[in-house]
Amino acid sequence: MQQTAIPEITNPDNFAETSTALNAKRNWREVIQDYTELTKPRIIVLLLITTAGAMWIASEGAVDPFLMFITVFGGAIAAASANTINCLYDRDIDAKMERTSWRPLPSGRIQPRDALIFAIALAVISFTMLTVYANLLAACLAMSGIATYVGVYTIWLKRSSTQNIVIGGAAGAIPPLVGWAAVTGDLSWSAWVLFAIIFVWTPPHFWALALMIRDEYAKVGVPMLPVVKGAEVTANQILLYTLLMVPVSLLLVYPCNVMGMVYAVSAVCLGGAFIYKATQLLKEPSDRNVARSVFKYSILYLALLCVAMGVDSLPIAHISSQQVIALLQIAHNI
Ligand code: HEM
Ligand SMILES: CC(C)=CCC/C(C)=C/CC/C(C)=C/COP(=O)(O)OP(=O)(O)O
Repeated sequence: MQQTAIPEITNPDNFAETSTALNAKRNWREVIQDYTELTKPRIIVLLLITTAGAMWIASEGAVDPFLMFITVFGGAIAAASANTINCLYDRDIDAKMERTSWRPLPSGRIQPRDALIFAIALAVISFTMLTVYANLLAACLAMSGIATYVGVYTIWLKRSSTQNIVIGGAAGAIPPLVGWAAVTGDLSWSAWVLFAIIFVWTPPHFWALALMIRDEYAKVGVPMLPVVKGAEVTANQILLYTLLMVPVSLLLVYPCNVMGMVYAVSAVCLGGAFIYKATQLLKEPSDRNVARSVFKYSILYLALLCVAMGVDSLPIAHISSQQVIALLQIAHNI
């Protein structure tokens, strides 16, 4: 991305003048790029894969394409709103961390007031779209995602507790509930299992990243687990949550019985590789390269698990656990 040289900004609340002067020089493409960046688009992609995965399972592989489009798009807009408010609230610390200092708010390319209007507009559009074309439950769940991410994680826990991500992580687990509700109009046990998978996946995902950038978090006084308790405790916790994640992911096979053998084998293999990586990290908790590898794998894991859900939902690939048990009984009797 080509970046316009900007004057140094020391007070993140005094952006208006700088931002206006900058925007006068920026063309509309750069402005669109800045607003897109505010929404953390790369994270949204994986959130939407989990929404689509839930819709696929809820509809047993026969989802209405229009409903899929509306729900994924409405969910994306809700997540974009949540991420924008997070960027707005965190602009003071983002300005001080290398990784985040070039974001549109701390660098003064967007004014806080404009970001707030943008976030509110996104939330209103998302709620309206989901209510009109999906249902009220899906719309309310999307809004509860924004409220949890902003209220519980960003404002309440991020700067006050080492467990910020464990509790606040519930926000990131809401998108599959939105997808499920859009298809069925309610939330079954299977929907809550999808929620639980992402809930226990989030700490290993985020703490691996936090291990890589713990110095930055320490610099701005954010009490992430590796900053307060150290690398070894964090690596231990990552392994613990990863060990929990595998049986939780298998609840979709038994007792929920919505996934079959293709998914079961995939979940065991993908989870096994995750556990292996977490044990490698436990051997070298301070090695940032190992932490990076766990972080990257966490993203691949969740994406591939959703692909496995999609494949397993196809009638041609679905072999249920009951069918396997019946086959084993027949083989035993022969
Ligand atoms: C509240 C819980 C979560 C926290 C605190 C968290 C934190 C983070 C952070 C700090 C980054 C680095 C972002 C950057 O450098 O711009 C990141 C990256 C990422 N997160 Fe999470 N995350 C959470 C939940 C999730 C969830 C639920 C998903 C998807 C289901 C997700 C998907 C991703 C992806 C795909 C990336 C990589 C983005 C890239 O390519 O740079 N995260 N996460
Ligand atoms: C249904 C719905 C709308 C759900 C919302 C879910 C949502 C937006 C989750 C985002 C998770 C995330 C990117 C956390 C990073 O925050 P951070 O502040 O720790 O990251 P940073 O340090 O990069 O700013």
